Amino acid sequence: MASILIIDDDPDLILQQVRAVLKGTATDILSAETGSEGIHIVQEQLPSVVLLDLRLPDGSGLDVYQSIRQIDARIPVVFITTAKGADTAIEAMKQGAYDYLFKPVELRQLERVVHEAFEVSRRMREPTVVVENMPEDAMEGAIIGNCQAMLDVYKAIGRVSVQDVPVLITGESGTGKELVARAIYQHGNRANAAFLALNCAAIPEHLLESELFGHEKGAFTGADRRRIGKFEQCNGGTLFLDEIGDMPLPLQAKLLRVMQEQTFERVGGNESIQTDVRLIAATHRDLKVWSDEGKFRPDLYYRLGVFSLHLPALRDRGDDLNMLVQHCLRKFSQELGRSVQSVAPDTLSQLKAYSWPGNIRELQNVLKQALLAASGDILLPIFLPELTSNRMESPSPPATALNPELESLVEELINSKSTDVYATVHSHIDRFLLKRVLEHTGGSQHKAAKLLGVARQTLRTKLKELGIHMTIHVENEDR
Ligand SMILES: Nc1ncnc2c1ncn2[C@@H]1O[C@H](COP(=O)(O)OP(=O)(O)OP(=O)(O)O)[C@@H](O)[C@H]1O
Repeated sequence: MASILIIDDDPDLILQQVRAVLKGTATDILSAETGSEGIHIVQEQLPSVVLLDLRLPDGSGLDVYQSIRQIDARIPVVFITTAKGADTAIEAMKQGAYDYLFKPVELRQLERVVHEAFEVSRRMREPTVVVENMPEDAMEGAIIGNCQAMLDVYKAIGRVSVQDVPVLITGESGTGKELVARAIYQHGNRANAAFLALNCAAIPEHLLESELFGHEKGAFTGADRRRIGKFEQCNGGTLFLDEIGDMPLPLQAKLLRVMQEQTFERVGGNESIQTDVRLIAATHRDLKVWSDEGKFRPDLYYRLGVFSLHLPALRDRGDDLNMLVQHCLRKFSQELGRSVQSVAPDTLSQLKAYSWPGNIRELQNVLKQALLAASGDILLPIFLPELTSNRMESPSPPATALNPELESLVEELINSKSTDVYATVHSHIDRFLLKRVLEHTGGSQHKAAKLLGVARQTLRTKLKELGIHMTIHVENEDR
């Protein structure tokens, strides 16, 4: 079971907040009031995430952090500190800590950081397992499939994981690129160090630079303290850059330099920082075409593509579809408390006839919807949602992802008997919408507010509420 450890000499308030944030999830909440007690619990129970107060009665949180790293460098550690302790928390991030929060901890910030940290922890720990024949149980992290193209993928994973070279994973959206990136990480020489992921398409250019390389205090208006980027934080580990094809050209140049020289400067800084990060990149785009069209640097393409691995579309995987359907049904039946045991032949024929533009992610969504509609223990065709070809025409992954995602979120909340469905769903939509609009306006809050038809102050408040942490940079761009 996932677990979180809070190390704080006065844990009552933060414990209460963490309980609120994790309500309805199956998570063990542990606490320790001293550093040594905390280290002991880490040793015994290896929690998924640690929240660590910087000031502890028996020493500094930074020392405790170092001990945690020695036990397991993969545990995401979030520091909790006063504004005065910010410099130390930033120092800890240079050494690989996951994030920091200021006291008094704001609930929404805590929610965002804790959920992200659990996701980071899951990616590193949940083992990816290649499954060529149908397993008995619904395994998490299973890579299902035994068509020839997938057998070639498994061979490639085996060959490349221990070589410590960059890897480029290509394939349509939802074909399992992240799953394969995790498999490469877990079977590689850096499996005991961090694995961090960043989606280059989800973040506007100026924010992306800071996310990757960090920035110095005063680098721009609003940059009131130094920020440590992923390349520095992930030193010694593996960085997964998803949707690399969407990285803006100026940043591609900076990325190429890190790959060639393993050095970079934080935004607004002169200090040359050395880093040793293994890069795994993924894209659903054809980078060869993009580099011919001048949208992607050919030199970066060649550098990244030294070892590339292509994931076939689901429609090209033949009978793997049957196995995937069985696997998903078992998994979701358990999760959703359904008793569907088998699939009617007509249902399978309909699933086979469909072209699956959203690949395995789409298959998962369709089967979840079908299970929710199902009664009895056979999945009949009438339970399937409409499988129409216009699903194929959806242009960008985030837009197609929203509807099924939203539907399953609502279903999950209803099933978990949540008491704040309205607020949760609305903040989910707001987060998607604001990020998307800001991306469109290049980070300008002024233009975004205009487009959204809301006052700028309303937008600022909303961004703050949602803990969209790029706010500071966004404001800067907006002047
Ligand atoms: N071969 C497989 N067997 C079982 N599950 C799979 C397989 N491939 C992908 N999945 C599941 O499908 C979902 C989508 O996979 P993943 O996020 O890795 O795709 P992706 O190619 O990175 O998508 P995107 O390009 O949209 O980011 C995940 O839940 C993943 O676990």
